[in-house]
Amino acid sequence: MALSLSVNEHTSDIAREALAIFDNVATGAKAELARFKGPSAESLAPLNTLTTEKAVAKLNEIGREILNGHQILSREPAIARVIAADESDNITTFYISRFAPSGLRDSKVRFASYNAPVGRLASLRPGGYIEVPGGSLEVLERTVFHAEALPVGWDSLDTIFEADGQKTVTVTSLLRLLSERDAPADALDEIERMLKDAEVDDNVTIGRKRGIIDKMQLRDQAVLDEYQDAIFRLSLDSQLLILGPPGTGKTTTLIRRLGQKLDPHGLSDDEQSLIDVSPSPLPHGQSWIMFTPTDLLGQYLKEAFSRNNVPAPDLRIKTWIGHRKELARNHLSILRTANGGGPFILKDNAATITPDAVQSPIEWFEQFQTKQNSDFWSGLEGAAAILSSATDAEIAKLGDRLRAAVQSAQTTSAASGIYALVSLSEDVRRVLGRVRADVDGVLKTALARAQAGARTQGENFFEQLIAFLDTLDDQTDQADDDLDDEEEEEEDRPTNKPAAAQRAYYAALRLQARSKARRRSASSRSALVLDWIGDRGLTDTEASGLAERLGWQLSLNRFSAPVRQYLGKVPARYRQFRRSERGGRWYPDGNPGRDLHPLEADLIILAMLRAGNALMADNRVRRNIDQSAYESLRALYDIQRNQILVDEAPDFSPVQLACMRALAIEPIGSFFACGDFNQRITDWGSRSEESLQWVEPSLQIQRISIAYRQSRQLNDLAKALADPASGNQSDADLPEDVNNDAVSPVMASGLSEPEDVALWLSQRLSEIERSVSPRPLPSIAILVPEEAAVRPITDALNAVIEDQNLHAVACVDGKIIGRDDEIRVFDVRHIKGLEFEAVFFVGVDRLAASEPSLFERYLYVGATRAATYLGMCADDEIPPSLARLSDHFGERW
Ligand SMILES: Nc1ncnc2c1ncn2[C@@H]1O[C@H](COP(=O)(O)OP(=O)(O)OP(=O)(O)O)[C@@H](O)[C@H]1O
Repeated sequence: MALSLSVNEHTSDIAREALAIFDNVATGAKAELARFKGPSAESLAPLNTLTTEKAVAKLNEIGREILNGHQILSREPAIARVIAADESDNITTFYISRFAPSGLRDSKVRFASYNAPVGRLASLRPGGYIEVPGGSLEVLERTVFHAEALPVGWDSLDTIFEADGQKTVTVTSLLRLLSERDAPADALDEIERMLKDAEVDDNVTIGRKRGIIDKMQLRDQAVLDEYQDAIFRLSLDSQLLILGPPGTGKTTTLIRRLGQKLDPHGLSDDEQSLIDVSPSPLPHGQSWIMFTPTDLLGQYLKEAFSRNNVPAPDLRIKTWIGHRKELARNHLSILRTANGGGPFILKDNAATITPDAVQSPIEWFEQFQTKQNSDFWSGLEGAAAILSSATDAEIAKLGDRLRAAVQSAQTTSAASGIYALVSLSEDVRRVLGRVRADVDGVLKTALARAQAGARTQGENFFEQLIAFLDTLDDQTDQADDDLDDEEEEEEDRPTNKPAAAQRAYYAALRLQARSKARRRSASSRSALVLDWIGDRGLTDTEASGLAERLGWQLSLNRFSAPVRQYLGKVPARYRQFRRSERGGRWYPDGNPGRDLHPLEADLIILAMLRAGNALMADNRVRRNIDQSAYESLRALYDIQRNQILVDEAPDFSPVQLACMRALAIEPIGSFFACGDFNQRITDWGSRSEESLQWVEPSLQIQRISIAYRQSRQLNDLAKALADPASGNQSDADLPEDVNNDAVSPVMASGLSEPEDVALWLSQRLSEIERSVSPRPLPSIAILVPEEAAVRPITDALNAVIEDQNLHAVACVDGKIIGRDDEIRVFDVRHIKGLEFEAVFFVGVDRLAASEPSLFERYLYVGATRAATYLGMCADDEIPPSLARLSDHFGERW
């Protein structure tokens, strides 16, 4: 299309200026890199050690940041050029880069980092404006670059030029534009001139071009649109949820935000002060976690992270499955370990909960939370009452003080109750020491007596006990759900046999002493040991004397470490809750033993994190946090982070999201989630905005709706698939100025054998190859309805496409990424969040049969992974939910 001479000349002027500036900036950055040694830690010598550690970490971070920044600039000197006018019509030309260039002098232009507030100019179209100190700046003209260093010099590919009142123009190559322009006209004969003109027209097109996806990684967007831009810049301490249809750049915005919030140039003074007071032991650059539903998505995003100067992202991109286990096992003592750990064994398929628990996690959690909280305080009240009425005067007096503290918690807050109890806990431990010594004396005497008695018969009681304990296999322990966890001593489980035997003997005698007061299960381990001990235990007098002391000891135990009891005993209180609700709404009838379903682990983790955060919210607790009494609370800082980000949020249950929210360290509380309810593909996932408001009442919901991924034809199909009948409408709009027209999706049925599917696929692949020629085949995914189909389809396809010199790779368990020139075959369950130029969905009817409740969502997610080419085929008949949309489909390309 012929362009007006003036536009062409103006773009040439910009091209000349821009390529010269690229060269300047890159040369400057390279010089800085050669010179750069990093800030010196020696200058910090006079500071005390603790501050120094953080300060050195911060300096290292800044050093690394600067270093990376210069590396980025040497590869990509600028991302946009903006001409802006202030209120007095003074015009400034800005060159905006991903990182602020330093030490450059150019009187005609100003340099800025995109992450800085003025960088926002790059996201605005002509006519848009930003507020700056002392007024505002209005964008008159904008050029967006994709800089590339070629052997002959700098170029920018697919440069987009926009000016007020003019059509958007895309220039394929600025370098070519200049060489064409700069050729002396009289040196060309007429035919050459015509060829040149045609080339110019080829190089410069009206509107924006749709790119082609040729790699399996999130495409880089140096400059976001104004809506995305406004969202990613929102203050670090916000709690945000971005909702938007597929391909609207939610993940892109999330990554950009992280890049900005880790860049010291991008942070405001307020944000920096929050970071400075953050209790996170990690430097800010490492103090973040991003949750994704699959490992594959994490891999897919890696390159986009490093382009945004976010280093080592794979260490911090986590799935909840992996992170949950780490928290439950290594940090919160919910799960068993070789050294004891918590009471539970996590099993993916544990049959311990009802479908109702999966469907209504919020109610389930709330009920548990209320119960465990009231159990905790009523347990303390009961214990204080026992102590108050003790015959021992010192204990009774202490009991009265404890009782008052417990009662005060009811009228104020849990945190102030715990604080009051902590201040009494030293007295408690002293008295407890005395009582425990008395108790141990009685137990030791009994053991010595039993041993001596056996000796007189020529036997060794203790050895016999050890041998007997060996006969009690793990089963006894596993089925020991009636064991009163509250009574377990606070010590570690012994690992050697004699110590374990002594512990078992003492536990049995305690049971003997207390069995008059409380009924016990005959099947508990201690009961079995007690049966075996027979008359080699306590005398009746000893037993009744011990019963009272044991009562005091147990009660004092509850007060000896209030914080640990409050936080660390949540798993035990969960067990009690589960026991009391057996056969009810949440739990099937029957003894679950120690098995724990993953969603139960979420419940416990959330209760623990929320309890910890509630304590931490109290000023007095925070001021005294270094006291040993708060050790288990301080441990929370090791698992919390300055920033928590969540991609594909609706795939996580509200309880899981609430756990993630609770991992965002205060006072920052930075939580940034994104997703699309229509794309939820888990049974337990979050279904509504209300459930996310429950996760965080001050959650701000932001919406974006410009769908960048898909062609018009595929966007129309996606809208129809979003199923307006269910109220889940998709409100995606296509970007302006872009030629979004492409080809209709294709559909075929009756392809039941892998060989038939392979033949059909190979024909479609040839069509794609022809239409993108001379470019190589773009990125292509083949989605199958189950893992077992991955290899057969891959093998059948390879047998056919070998002749086309193409190759397919089986991405088993969604783990293999493959090479860029390979066609990837995945189970549809693994492709959340990815995008490809072409997607084939094989065996759609088989998926409809195997996943009736989630089929339409898989269809929606699968179909919206394709940017341009989408093919669907069925073994037999196209399922009705898809067949109703047959108008959208063709047969071939
Ligand atoms: N402002 C933009 N201009 C042009 N392209 C963009 C823009 N923002 C995002 N994109 C492109 O749109 C595509 C989709 O982006 P992204 O994966 O972030 O979307 P999403 O909303 O997370 O999608 P989904 O919900 O399907 O996972 C990517 O190729 C990305 O590069």
